[in-house]
Amino acid sequence: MATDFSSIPIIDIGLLLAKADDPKMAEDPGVLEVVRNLDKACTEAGFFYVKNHGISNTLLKEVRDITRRFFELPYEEKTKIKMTQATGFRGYERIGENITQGVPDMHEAIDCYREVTKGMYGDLGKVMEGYNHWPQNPPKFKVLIEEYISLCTELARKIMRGIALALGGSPGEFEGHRAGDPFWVMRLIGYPGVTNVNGTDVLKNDIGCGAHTDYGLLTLLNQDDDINALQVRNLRGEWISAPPVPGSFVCNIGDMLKIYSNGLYESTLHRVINNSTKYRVSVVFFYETNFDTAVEPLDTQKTRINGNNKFERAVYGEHLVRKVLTNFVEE
Ligand SMILES: N=C(N)NCCCC[C@H](N)C(=O)O
Ligand SMILES: O=C(O)CCC(=O)C(=O)O
Ligand SMILES: [Fe+2]
Repeated sequence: MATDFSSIPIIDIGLLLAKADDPKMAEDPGVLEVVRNLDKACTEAGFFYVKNHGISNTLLKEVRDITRRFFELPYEEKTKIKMTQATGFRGYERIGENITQGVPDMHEAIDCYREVTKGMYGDLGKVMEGYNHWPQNPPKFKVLIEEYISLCTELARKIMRGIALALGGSPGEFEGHRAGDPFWVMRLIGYPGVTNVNGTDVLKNDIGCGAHTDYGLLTLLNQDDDINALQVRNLRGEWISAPPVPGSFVCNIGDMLKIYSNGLYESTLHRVINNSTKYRVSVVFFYETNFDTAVEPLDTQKTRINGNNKFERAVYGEHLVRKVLTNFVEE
């Protein structure tokens, strides 16, 4: 359960990554130290930074820069890869097209999802059928982002092995039928800055992204180095800043991990407000379960509260489809 945390911890995960595929990882003191830190952060805040994660700061920056260069293009160029129902909700969405709690968000984005081929998940998957649409401009966009997606997938898988231990399970708890074929989501997002009209700041971009929780297991957020815009809500209802920590990822728990942990870990509410005059970019990778897996509390977490399930089971794909179908304004 989230607490009255007032800041978000930074966790060095180097020792976990070094042994993450070692069959004896659960006996390694370095791994166990990281696991304790993960457990504490997930229990107290549902949010943490990771450092020593093995993805270079140069690549993190390259990914943000190419995203920024795309958003700088004229609107007509950007809508060449327009997101529609027919593209399985993949592609470019303009500022104000995404809505959160009924209010248009002041961001533009390219949304990408693991490819879903025709009939792959039957009727459940129909809405998400499609492949990703990459811009021709800037050049090398697809190659760079696909490389990044594969590194993020591997990193998230390893952090989840640590979290599996934190929940009293075996390291592979989130592999196989649970998340062995992780449905990933990637959002490349741009938040316009405050514009200055006749010496007065105009808060055009009041809410960059309204308060929400993420949908799956674990989110890896790569945000601009110089703008403080992400806020996380604690139990007391205060909004706590998650300022940039250069070279790190901000990680947070999604709705499916809340269920697996039987509520021990919270999928914490967060929002984005860009009060700076600069345009802000964030690139967000969501590591999720298998699309069609039924999610329910792990046995180790059921016994924690006398064998009872605190939460209903959910099918991740149904949860995602429900969100996607209500996330966008009607054209
Ligand atoms: N795939 C994820 N998690 N996307 C997060 C987007 C949050 C905003 C969305 N309109 C909402 O209300 O959920
Ligand atoms: O841009 C950010 O800092 C956060 C974005 C976010 O929360 C999301 O896309 O789910
Ligand atoms: Fe989010």
